[in-house]
Amino acid sequence: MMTSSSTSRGAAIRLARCAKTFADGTRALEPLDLSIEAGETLVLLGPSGCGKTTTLRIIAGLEAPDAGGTVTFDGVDVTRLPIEKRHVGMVFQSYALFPNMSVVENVAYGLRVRGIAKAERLRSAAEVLEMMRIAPLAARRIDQLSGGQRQRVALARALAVRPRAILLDEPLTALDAALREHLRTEIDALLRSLAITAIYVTHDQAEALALGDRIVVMRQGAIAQIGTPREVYFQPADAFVAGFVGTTNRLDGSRRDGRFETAAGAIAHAGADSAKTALAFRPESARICRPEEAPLRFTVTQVHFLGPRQRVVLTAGDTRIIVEAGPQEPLFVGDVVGLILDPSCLVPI
Ligand SMILES: Nc1ncnc2c1ncn2[C@@H]1O[C@H](COP(=O)(O)OP(=O)(O)OP(=O)(O)O)[C@@H](O)[C@H]1O
Repeated sequence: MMTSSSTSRGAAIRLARCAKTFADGTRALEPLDLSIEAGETLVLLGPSGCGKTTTLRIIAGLEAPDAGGTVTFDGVDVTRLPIEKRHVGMVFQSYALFPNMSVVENVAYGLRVRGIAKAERLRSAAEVLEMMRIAPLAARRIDQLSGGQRQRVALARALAVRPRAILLDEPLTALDAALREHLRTEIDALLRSLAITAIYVTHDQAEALALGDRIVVMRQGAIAQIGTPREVYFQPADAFVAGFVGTTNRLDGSRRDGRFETAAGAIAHAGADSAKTALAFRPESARICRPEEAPLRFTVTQVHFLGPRQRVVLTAGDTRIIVEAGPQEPLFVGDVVGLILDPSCLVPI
């Protein structure tokens, strides 16, 4: 959900020509332009070292961009403002909570340093604890909490100061898979109900697809693609994005007489860029059928039963692809099957 700045208390954030070269000469970011709408959840996704955290730290005011780069909040230049003047909340993978303080003291801390009176701080902190559903833990010490509870406290602390944006750097990475998925759903609901501008760093593509209004896929300090989760998933800009987001199959071939010839057979593929010699597609864009029903033929080499569906590995010559099938479909290693591809989901790469 995106809301306009007039209805959201979140800031619209804009980075213009923000590059970053560290003192040791490491070039972490190429000059980068990025606009984040008020109330939007923008996810920065990419492999380790691609510049996600550096981008987040520039937005937070923990890092200055190289000369010439600017950061604006609602059109106001904040490039030279330190973090405490930007009114942003931050949540990290390591909780960075004060272990010797209680939950409520941790959450009220940011209000205390802002000089808010005690009664008011405690009232605001209680409200945020209620929202995060951890009010019963208010008096506990941090070392008496589970990982998931600590991360809720960290979120509550970041939100208590009513920030103009919340910046989250891999907040769920330290948690186990089930808890990660649960908290991801909660964070999604929370960010949407608050309509706060949120920038969320992750290298987990499932998290990015689930949380982002838009996803920025980064590679080596530059933006590889910006788009909605559906755009990035179904129309990846290049082979890097296709490979990084979701499972992608690659079908190599050559073009002759308007047809695309592969090791598995030839298909018609109109409108494709003739210079490209491979097609990418997602497992769910293909359907297994009887061999006589489709021009592409493969041999089943592995079948994984996953409960609601089967993951099936198919080969033809050197081509190896992964597709999905219903749980009841009788598929056995060694079977020869046909494959029907949804033409609208084929991406030339
Ligand atoms: N203070 C620093 N001095 C020198 N190089 C740095 C510094 N901080 C980060 N870098 C380098 O800048 C590049 C980008 O780092 P950054 O932390 O932004 O990547 P990232 O995408 O967040 O990675 P990860 O997912 O591993 O956290 C990396 O090559 C990193 O080693």
